[in-house]
Amino acid sequence: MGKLIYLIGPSGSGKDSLLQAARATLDARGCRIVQRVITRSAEAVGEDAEAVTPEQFDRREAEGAFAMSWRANGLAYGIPKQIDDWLAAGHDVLVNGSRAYLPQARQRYPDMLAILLTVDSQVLRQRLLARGRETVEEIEARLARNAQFQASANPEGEGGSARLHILDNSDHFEQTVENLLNLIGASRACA
Ligand SMILES: Nc1ncnc2c1ncn2[C@@H]1O[C@H](COP(=O)(O)OP(=O)(O)O)[C@@H](O)[C@H]1O
Ligand SMILES: O=P(O)(O)OC[C@H]1O[C@H](OP(=O)(O)OP(=O)(O)O)[C@H](O)[C@@H]1O
Repeated sequence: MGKLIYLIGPSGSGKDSLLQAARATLDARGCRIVQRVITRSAEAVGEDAEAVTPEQFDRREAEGAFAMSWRANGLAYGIPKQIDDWLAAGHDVLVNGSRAYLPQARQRYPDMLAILLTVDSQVLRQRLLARGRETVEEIEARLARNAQFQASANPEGEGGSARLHILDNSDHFEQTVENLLNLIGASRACA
């Protein structure tokens, strides 16, 4: 069995950029990155996800097409079932996950490597504004969601944080890419 690597962090922390930057190296190591299914308009800048309507999403979910799925930020996100075939074939699989869904993900994939990408909150605001994908109201809602996560207890309970690897992306992007690859290498995933 391969290992699931579950990358989480606030919207705008750089998850998608990191996955894109690390993709070729990871691919060469046999580690797969799955394309998400999202009810976001196909024209939206950024992540290369499959865009579907809410009705299409619900139908696929009901048909069991997703290994994991959640709703946040007014959107629905699905991780295709294909990842289970990849894991069974021995590939490690990196997914762009959700903090709120972490307990369910951990339950389904107990051996997974969970990585939390963090960014200084002022920097996060600037990056979301610069990305320009959401309205100012939507950006404020994402920042409020992040503040809530920071204020609340660790979702995995006492001692849970020991199993969550922190990766900071407040500064140089290339350094974060290197740190991510080192973290994954150290866990012997994608070796
Ligand atoms: N280390 C960094 N320095 C400067 N800009 C960054 C850095 N990391 C990511 N960005 C930029 O921040 C924005 C948000 O990144 P993105 O990958 O879309 O985040 P997420 O997928 O977590 O929502 C993008 O415009 C991206 O180019
Ligand atoms: O529970 P949370 O950790 O807040 O995560 C909720 C969702 O938001 C993030 O998506 P993304 O970064 O693509 O957000 P965006 O849709 O605002 O870009 C993350 O990948 C989850 O799909």
